[in-house]
Amino acid sequence: MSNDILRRLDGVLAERRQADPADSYVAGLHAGGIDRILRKLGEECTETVVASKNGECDAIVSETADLWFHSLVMLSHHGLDSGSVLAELERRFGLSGVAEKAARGK
Ligand SMILES: N=c1c2ncn([C@@H]3O[C@H](COP(=O)(O)OP(=O)(O)OP(=O)(O)O)[C@@H](O)[C@H]3O)c2ncn1[C@@H]1O[C@H](COP(=O)(O)O)[C@@H](O)[C@H]1O
Repeated sequence: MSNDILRRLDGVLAERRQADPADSYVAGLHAGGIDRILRKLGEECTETVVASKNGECDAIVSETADLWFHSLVMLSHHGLDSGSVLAELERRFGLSGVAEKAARGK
């Protein structure tokens, strides 16, 4: 996924917070509050795990897209967007997970 589609989605998701739930799936999620958003996020996580366990490549891609999408909705609920997460990944880039863990004394 390119950063461009993430940025475009961020913009749409921010707009949809004020939209009518009758016209917008995202607005419907926000209308249900954080509990509804987190329930969907958990479902999509489980569905991604099942797809991976089954080794179904089309389903893995589709479910991972659902998982990423609902993660973006969750970020939007908190007034965040993909930019913060991408910046964190950028900050971590090249930093070995083993070295990072050792630096925390583990
Ligand atoms: N990328 C997505 C996207 N990915 C998945 N989904 C929806 O996420 C839901 C996934 O839930 P499930 O797979 O469990 O399917 P379901 O059984 O129909 O879901 P529920 O009835 O349980 O909610 C489906 O309703 C999908 O349509 C998405 N809905 C919207 N977007 C993007 O968000 C934008 C705004 O959407 P609206 O708010 O609907 O205008 C769209 O233009 C798209 O760019």
